[in-house]
Amino acid sequence: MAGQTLYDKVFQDHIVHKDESGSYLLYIDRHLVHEVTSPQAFEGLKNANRNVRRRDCTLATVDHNIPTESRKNFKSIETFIQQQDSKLQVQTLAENVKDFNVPFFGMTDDRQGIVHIIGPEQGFTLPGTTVVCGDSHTSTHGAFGALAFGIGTSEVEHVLATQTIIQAKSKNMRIFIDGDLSPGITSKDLVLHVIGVIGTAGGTGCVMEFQGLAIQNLSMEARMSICNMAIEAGARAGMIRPDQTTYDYVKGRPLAPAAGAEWEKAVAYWNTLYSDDDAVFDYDITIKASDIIPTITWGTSPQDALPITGSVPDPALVEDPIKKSGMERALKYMGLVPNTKFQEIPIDKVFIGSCTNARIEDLRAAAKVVKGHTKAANVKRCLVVPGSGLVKKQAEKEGLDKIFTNAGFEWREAGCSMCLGMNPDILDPEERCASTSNRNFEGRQGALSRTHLMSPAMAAAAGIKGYFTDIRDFEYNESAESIQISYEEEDKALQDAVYDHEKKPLAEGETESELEEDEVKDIPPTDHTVKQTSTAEGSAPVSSNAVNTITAVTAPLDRANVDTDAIIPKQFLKTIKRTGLKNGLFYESRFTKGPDGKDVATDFVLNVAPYDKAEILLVTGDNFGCGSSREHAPWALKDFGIKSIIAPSFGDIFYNNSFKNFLLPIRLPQEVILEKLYPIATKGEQLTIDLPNQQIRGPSGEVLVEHFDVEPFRKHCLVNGLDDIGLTLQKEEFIIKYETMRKDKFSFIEQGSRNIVPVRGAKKSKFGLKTQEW
Ligand SMILES: CC(C)[C@H](C(=O)O)[C@@H](O)C(=O)O
Ligand code: SF4
Repeated sequence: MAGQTLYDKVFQDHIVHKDESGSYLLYIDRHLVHEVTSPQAFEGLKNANRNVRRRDCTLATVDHNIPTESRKNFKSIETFIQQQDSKLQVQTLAENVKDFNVPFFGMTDDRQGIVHIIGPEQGFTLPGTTVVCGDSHTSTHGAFGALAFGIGTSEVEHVLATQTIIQAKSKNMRIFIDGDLSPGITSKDLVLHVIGVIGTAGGTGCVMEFQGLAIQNLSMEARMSICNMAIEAGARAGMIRPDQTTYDYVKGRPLAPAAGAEWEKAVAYWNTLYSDDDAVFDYDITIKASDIIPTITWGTSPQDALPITGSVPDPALVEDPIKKSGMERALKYMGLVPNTKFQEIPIDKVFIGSCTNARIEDLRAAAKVVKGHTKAANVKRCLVVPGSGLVKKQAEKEGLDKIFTNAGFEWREAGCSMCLGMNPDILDPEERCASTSNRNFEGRQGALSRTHLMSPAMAAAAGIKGYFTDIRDFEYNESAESIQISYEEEDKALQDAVYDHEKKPLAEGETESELEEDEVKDIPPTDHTVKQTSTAEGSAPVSSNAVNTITAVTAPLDRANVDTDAIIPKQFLKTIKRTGLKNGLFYESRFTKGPDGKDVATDFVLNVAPYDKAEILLVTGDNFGCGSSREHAPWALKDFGIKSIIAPSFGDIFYNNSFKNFLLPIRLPQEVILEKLYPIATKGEQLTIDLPNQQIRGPSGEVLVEHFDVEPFRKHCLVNGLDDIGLTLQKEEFIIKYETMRKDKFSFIEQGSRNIVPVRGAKKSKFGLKTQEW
């Protein structure tokens, strides 16, 4: 038997049950929760009278919606957050964690921060664990050798209720970086380069393992930036084998295994987590480290990445018509002229932040560049947004905040901020931003905003120079004092932080292990039949949603890499319901602003008869639904009336989310789409999708597609309109069996978020902020 990959091993160790159909039930060790993708999940639990199965495996925080201005005068969410819909989402999470007693870092807790920063920071993220979150950048945690991936809201509900997830096995892909990085080249350059080479659909259907000397030599924080962006390469997850660097980072974190026997046991297990020499990878890609130089993006997809020494590409040199028109569209949007040298392009704003690059090392790298300089006159604003309250504290201890503010940069509070601008931090239309975030999609940082992705040092240099700059040519201000870097202090701060928060007192006579037992008892007893709830907002899917045969007008969409930000832009994510998203569907394409500021419909295909009544969407380009995990994308499509989407390929999370919402995604080769289906769609005629027979027929009943693939379990759920939480709870005996084994074999991860307990009554923390009030 061939050896196993790192992914195979971690996957294997989490199997609770395998169905005859080949789908797996995997145990989830760590569940991170944020305010955008959880309201409907908690509502679903409430409607179905279900509980959170493992509060100790769950950790919640607020990050996307919160303003990043100083919280010195913070009194309440009510008065602090001005945007009503943002406020509602943040308040809803605060209420839900209270109702379900879930560990939570709220706005007055100095441990609050971007969900992918706080997990590792607290030692909640551990090697060999399964980590999920209703957020695509959960891939970040794979840097620890965890199997970490983004999920949609229905799956958030599933994990909360069952602590498991239904999964098919992904393929294995290796990205081997040959050699070491040249001086001054960062992990951000590396990952942008990789995405530039393999494309945003390159990793679709795969778990991607990064290997090679360059990876081994990187710090944990740099590794996190790489795995963070594995999702931008389309991968289900990114992974790096754990090693001494990993252990050194994890050891002593508040939620890491305790020093001594448990730590030793953990390390002994973690040392087994690597790809065997004879492991078989389905795809194997080698990239020469010496080819990687400072890299930036020029277009509206992370794959539009090129060396800073280059120029804006010229569509005239591209032959493939779909690629050519995509490039023309991107350049028009970005306001760029082909062949302009990158280093001659001026910028308007700088954003240093996001779950890719807002850790302490990122801020140190940016501060090193900024030190002793002043923001260029043509640059309007430079925002520096630490990834967490603790990163902020640490940076302040090192004086980094002063370096930034002395240079005219703004020093903010922790959050996602301008990475996607769900809070007030956005670009104005047509402003150009040097950004350390991970997505440069149209409208991502504000309507008509223009985002260029790059490393923290490069973004900082652009802020100083006013133009994109090759960091290798940048003149550091050597005369300025060197930056104080104190790793020991950082570790100390992180360790102390947890003790600032009171432990929940045990009831009289209650012991820790009794608490655990209670959690098992919390599971609803035996009524595991599929709940026939109404289709009311927020309720679990019901059998009236069953999909069989769809005969309908089919709207053709000639685009590739349609990201979920384009399907449903961020302003529509602030809802706490699953319904009412119809008008947000393809909003930026379907509407433009009239002179009175009102929406005016464009000639986008779904606005034009007969396609305004289409129930099938036929996409000619690759990679539909890539990017974010927002389940709002299938919700909006369903709300519009779309029941099935046919495309050459789909983003993994979107594909999954669609099934959960009884929206049927069908993968077909591009030539079949173009030759057989497209001519019918463009005539406005009807196609018939026959799910039971897995066939597609034309208007006169002629068979156009003899067979399309759909996994048996998914088909079963669709045809019967089944709620898979109910189905999973029928397997509870297997979950309990797994948990019993886990307690023993993996005792070192049992602590979970147990040390983080809700604080009743506010108390001053040593950082001068109040801890969360309940
Ligand atoms: C809001 C959330 C669903 C989304 C994601 O999944 O990535 C966000 O974090 C993003 O970066 O677009
Ligand atoms: S990508 Fe941006 S918006 Fe998404 S979690 Fe990371 S920082 Fe937040």
